Amino acid sequence: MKNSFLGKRIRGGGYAMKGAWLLLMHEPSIQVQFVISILVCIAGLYFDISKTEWIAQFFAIGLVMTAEGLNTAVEAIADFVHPDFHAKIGHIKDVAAGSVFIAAVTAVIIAAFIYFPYIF
Ligand SMILES: Nc1ncnc2c1ncn2[C@@H]1O[C@H](COP(=O)(O)OP(=O)(O)OP(=O)(O)O)[C@@H](O)[C@H]1O
Repeated sequence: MKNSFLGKRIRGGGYAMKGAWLLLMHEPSIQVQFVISILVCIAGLYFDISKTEWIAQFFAIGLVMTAEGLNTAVEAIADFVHPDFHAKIGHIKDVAAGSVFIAAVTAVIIAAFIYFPYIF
């Protein structure tokens, strides 16, 4: 079982869950996004948003937290392979951070589409 196809998939899932837990426990940016996600979910309950709006909202939350998690991994790799200052490392980190920015702007646009009609 341990080295079977299923055993490896289950073990991989365990490592992935451990990674998500590590992000939540140790990454300030993920923690901030997690708190914002909870607040937005409270807003969703308060305004009683539709099923489609919940789907869009969870997609936006997942998108931002996924991008942030991958950005964290890229930063960790960059710091590991080249701890000193280097223009290339700066470029790599900037590009990775750029993906988080794109995800965050997308999430804000989705939130505006959902909540503007309820608020205004
Ligand atoms: N080794 C480096 N060489 C060149 N530029 C770097 C280097 N490390 C960081 N930078 C520059 O500083 C910016 C911030 O990098 P940093 O690793 O501090 O990320 P951060 O967004 O502050 O992440 P965190 O707060 O999670 O540590 C990078 O986007 C890059 O422009």
